[in-house]
Amino acid sequence: MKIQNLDSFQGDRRLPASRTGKRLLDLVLGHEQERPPVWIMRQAGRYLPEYRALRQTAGSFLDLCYTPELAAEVTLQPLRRFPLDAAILFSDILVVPDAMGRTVRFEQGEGPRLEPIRPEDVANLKGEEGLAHLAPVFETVRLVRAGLSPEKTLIGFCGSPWTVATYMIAGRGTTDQGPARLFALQHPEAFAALIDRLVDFSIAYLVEQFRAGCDVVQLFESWAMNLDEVAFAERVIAPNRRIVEGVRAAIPGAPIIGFPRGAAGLVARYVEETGVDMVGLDYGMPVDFANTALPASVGVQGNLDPLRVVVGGEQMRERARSIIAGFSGRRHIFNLGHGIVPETPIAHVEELINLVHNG
Ligand SMILES: Cc1c2[nH]c(c1CCC(=O)O)Cc1[nH]c(c(CCC(=O)O)c1C)Cc1[nH]c(c(CCC(=O)O)c1C)Cc1[nH]c(c(C)c1CCC(=O)O)C2
Repeated sequence: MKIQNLDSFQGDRRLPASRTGKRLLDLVLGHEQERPPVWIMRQAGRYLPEYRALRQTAGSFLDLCYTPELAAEVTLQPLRRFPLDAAILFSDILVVPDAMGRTVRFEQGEGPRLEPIRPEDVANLKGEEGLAHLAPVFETVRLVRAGLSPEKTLIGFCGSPWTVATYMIAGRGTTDQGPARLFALQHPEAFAALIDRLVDFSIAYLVEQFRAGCDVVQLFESWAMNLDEVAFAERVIAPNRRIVEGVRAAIPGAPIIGFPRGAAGLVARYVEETGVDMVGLDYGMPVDFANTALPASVGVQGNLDPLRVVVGGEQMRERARSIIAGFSGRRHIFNLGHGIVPETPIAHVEELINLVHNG
């Protein structure tokens, strides 16, 4: 299969690949830009009336994810409204456990519900043969690529193994990831096997996303907090590093953004030991701390509090400007520090993106 868009990527990270003309991708590859590229975490979704309208007609949330024409349309919706530099594939991190044979449902207004995995279930998870279930996702990538202007970057993604495991083990989102933290300590062998399965599946999944036409992928480690440093090294750093290495073994120099939400004082170790090209920062990460902890060569993405965009006005503009000024000495993709929320007024998003473009 032909690998699209990757002709100019180089395995040697010390030499930036030649420019591609895509502002966000070029920044990830090491080429400075005159303004930060911008996208909005969870930019396709319920704050957009056109998403809510389409969602009504599409059946379940997973049906929407697995219907390429509709998923491609939803991916492109935010780019029709706003001058964003990137589209992010419309899908979900929980399509992976679905493809591995677990039961996954999304209850309206309640979030995801899975059948909690038991230690004895791990051996029955589907491996790469489960990837066929995600063929509609790769078709979505091809459709989006075809409908996207050449200067826009297409971002693919997966959930990082620990984060996906927290949902598989608890069967839902949790505030402190208690069930998964207990499982890891009480059933270390089954837990290690679960992480291994997720690492292998995620590598194959991301490689296929690149082959279908994604330019960059993001690893969502949304639950990197609440771990001691030993658990963080084992459950966050090691699996993310294996994914980075595994994807780059298939696609030399593949551009990867890591988002270890809540990594706090461990963020520099995360970047150094995983080998990601850029790191997403949550809104709790102080700009000055990041600048001190991370070498100037490390690019960052973030990190406005999404609720500042709900309220808008001067407090939003002031904070956005200070983030942009604070990260002006390094590569910076402007983004929120977590996902945009459904209550966000469209006009505030417009104003925010305009500010990133024009100061
Ligand atoms: C933890 C996580 C999930 N999914 C995701 C994460 C990591 C990012 C983060 O930390 O927020 C990632 C995700 N989920 C979705 C995308 C699509 C692309 C985009 O960012 O626009 C992406 C990148 C669509 C979605 N995923 C979901 C929706 C809403 C479903 C609906 O329309 O009914 C969307 C648009 C559902 C979902 N999916 C998940 C939860 C907890 C929920 C329910 C809460 C919520 O609604 O935000 C799991």
